[in-house]
Amino acid sequence: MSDTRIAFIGAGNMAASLIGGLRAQGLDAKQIRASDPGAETRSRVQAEHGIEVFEDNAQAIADADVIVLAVKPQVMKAVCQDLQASLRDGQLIVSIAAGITCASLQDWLGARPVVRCMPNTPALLRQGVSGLYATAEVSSAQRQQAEQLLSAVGTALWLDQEQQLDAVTAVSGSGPAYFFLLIEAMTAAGEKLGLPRETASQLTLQTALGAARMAVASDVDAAELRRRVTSPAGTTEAAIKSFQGNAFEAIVEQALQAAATRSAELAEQLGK
Ligand SMILES: NC(=O)C1=CN([C@@H]2O[C@H](COP(=O)(O)OP(=O)(O)OC[C@H]3O[C@@H](n4cnc5c(N)ncnc54)[C@H](OP(=O)(O)O)[C@@H]3O)[C@@H](O)[C@H]2O)C=CC1
Ligand SMILES: O=C(O)[C@@H]1CCC=N1
Repeated sequence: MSDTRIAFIGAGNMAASLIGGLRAQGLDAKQIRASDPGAETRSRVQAEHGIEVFEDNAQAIADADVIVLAVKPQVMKAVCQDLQASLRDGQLIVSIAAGITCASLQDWLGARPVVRCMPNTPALLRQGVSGLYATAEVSSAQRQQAEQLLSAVGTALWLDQEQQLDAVTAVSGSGPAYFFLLIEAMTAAGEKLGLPRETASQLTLQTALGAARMAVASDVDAAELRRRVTSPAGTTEAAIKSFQGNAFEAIVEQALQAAATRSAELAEQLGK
């Protein structure tokens, strides 16, 4: 990453998380450029991260070694078709879009090296996790560039099969939203049980953080950690029985299946 120049096409939520993480990791503002049609988005990202943000995508990618496609899947085809004429040989394309296949990207951009990946928003705090898949055209140096880009903002895991990205999207791409939903629900329930909202919120957030840190640091699995909280005939057991009586595991499985199915559907609907 020391002298790699990176251009982000689209400077929305996920691009801003990645740019913030890269800047926090020490990447010089001059190494990062972005483009976005929104004047407000351009000023905000420029002010927050000190990078140049252009209206014109072609301007952003001039001189870039790595081009990160960070637009919504629905506009990806048009964005790629516009960009194609401005690309130079040797530039690596990294797409973060859910459900847009490498075959579609290569159809729209030509047979260029493409890394398709699925990051998540905790990248902003350099606590992200990404799955990555490389096409045959990607050189080992470019593989390293993509890995360095994503590992600058968290953990980067290579996949053998592109299709596995549907599952990665379901687990970790969308995953932060599931935890936020649980945080919202626990905070609301704490309030209903008589706590001031701020107290319920602090208790929930610190519990989420503490539990995640314990699970990461522990040499036993989550089931064992749960068992250690759950006293026989105690309060946790009462809560877990209630969760499982309402088919908690099935609810989670169905939700992740819905996300993976949607990822595959996007590939069908928006692909070449
Ligand atoms: N958010 C997340 O947690 C994650 C998102 N992703 C993927 O990242 C991608 C971006 O998502 P997200 O950041 O949430 O979306 P956002 O809508 O926040 O960001 C996309 C940005 O692209 C801009 N844009 C639209 N058209 C163009 C164009 N022609 N050229 C350049 N920029 C353009 C949009 O502007 P405007 O709003 O004005 O249209 C917007 O600012 C998606 O493909 C998504 O699947 C992947 C992992 C996690
Ligand atoms: O909801 C979405 O489609 C994107 C992809 C993963 C997270 N956000």
